[in-house]
Amino acid sequence: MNPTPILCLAVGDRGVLDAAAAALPGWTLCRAAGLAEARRALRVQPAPVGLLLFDADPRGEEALDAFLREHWYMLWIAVFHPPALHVPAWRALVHEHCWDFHTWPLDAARLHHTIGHAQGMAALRGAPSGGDGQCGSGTPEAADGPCCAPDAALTGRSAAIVRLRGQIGKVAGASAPVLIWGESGSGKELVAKAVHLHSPRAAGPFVPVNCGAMPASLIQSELFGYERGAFTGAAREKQGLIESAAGGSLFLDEIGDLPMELQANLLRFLQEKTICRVGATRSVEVDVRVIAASHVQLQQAVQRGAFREDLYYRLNVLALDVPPLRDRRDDVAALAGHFFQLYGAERAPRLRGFSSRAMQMLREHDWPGNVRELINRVRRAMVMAEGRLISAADLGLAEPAVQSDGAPLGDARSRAERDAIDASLLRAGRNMTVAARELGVSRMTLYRLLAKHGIAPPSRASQP
Ligand SMILES: Nc1ncnc2c1ncn2[C@@H]1O[C@H](COP(=O)(O)OP(=O)(O)OP(=O)(O)O)[C@@H](O)[C@H]1O
Repeated sequence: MNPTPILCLAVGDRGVLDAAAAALPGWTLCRAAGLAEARRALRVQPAPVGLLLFDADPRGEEALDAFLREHWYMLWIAVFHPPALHVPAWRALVHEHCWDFHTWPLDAARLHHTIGHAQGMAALRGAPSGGDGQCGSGTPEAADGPCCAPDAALTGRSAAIVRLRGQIGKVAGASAPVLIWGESGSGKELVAKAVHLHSPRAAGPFVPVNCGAMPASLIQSELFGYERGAFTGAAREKQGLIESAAGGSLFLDEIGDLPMELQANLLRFLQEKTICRVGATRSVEVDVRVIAASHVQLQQAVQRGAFREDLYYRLNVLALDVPPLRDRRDDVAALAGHFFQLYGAERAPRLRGFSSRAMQMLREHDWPGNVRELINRVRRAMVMAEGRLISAADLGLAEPAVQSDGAPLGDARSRAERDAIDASLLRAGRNMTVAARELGVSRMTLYRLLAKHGIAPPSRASQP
């Protein structure tokens, strides 16, 4: 018995399932009478290859088209009654989504051969053959199959990620604060979520707070809440973010940006497990685990006097380092495949994966913007690509053409400036604050430079 399951989906009357089973002894068949059953079956047991078994009068091509778009990573073999192949809608659907087709009555030997061939192809391109919850076994040319792991699953099998997963498992069980360090876009928030989801608090809330993005004047009342009448405009009492994380975890991102006076309040909370709302006379007990993250080494901030040493030691009980992407290049192919699948709905319809050259460039790139930069490049390429495979140029990673046009130095400078701005905005996910910081200019200057080069400023929606 071949253990890799084949999904058999009856399109119309379910009687076709028995006919297929009779023709395919020796294969593990997973039967689904209709799309809802097929979706359920694939969630439990992914399959690399599927049979679309059409009855004599198939209907519902739009729903089937949507289903096949969702499950584009599978290789589909259609089995038709010949007249259906004269219906333009079905012809188009088979042409768009199917790897091969057969007609009723089944030629068992031929179908057996086709399925074997399809499974071989699926194995080559790394489509899922079982629910091990891992992504990233694909070959360079193809995208990986779907990730069946929970929300905060870290894609990757490099030694660095395997080590990190082990550390997450250990710190999750403890109750002490966690301090996560890593470059911008490397996955600190994802790691924080993973700690929460593996902890006994998983059923409680996970409340993220970006200390760097919140105006200093608001942080106190946002974190600790306030009583009615505490200040002008406080018409009603308001629970703070710490209280709203009760029973769960509070994720303090960019903790290094927390103003000094609030560092003292946070320290008190960590020591006493109580908070006092702004304007309140009594403090209340709150059961929250703090997970903090920073892209700057806090120890240096302590030495500069910008971060309280006592708070640093309180937070730095369980430390996790998220390695930059350039130090785990083995993960790049798996991550690219994962995002290709995750954002599958945005892709051009005929797109099937990455060219070998594109994969090579992905592996060689230095990733200053880390995983976030990879996501941005893959998403952009998925929209812009015109062929069946994403090219290095679609990813914005083709080698720059040698400048032999004898352009004056001023033009060359201007072109270089524009390229640097474009690249930085791309890495920063069009976040002006992050891009300006990376380029070493103020936000105002960056806006001026955008105008100078005729680059459209990012929409407000993409700003924090
Ligand atoms: N190993 C991974 N597997 C899958 N997705 C990942 C992985 N690492 C990061 N990501 C994704 O990359 C994006 C950036 O990650 P995240 O926001 O966790 O980074 P960060 O270090 O917190 O960034 P910042 O410092 O800018 O706050 C997110 O969409 C996240 O889901």
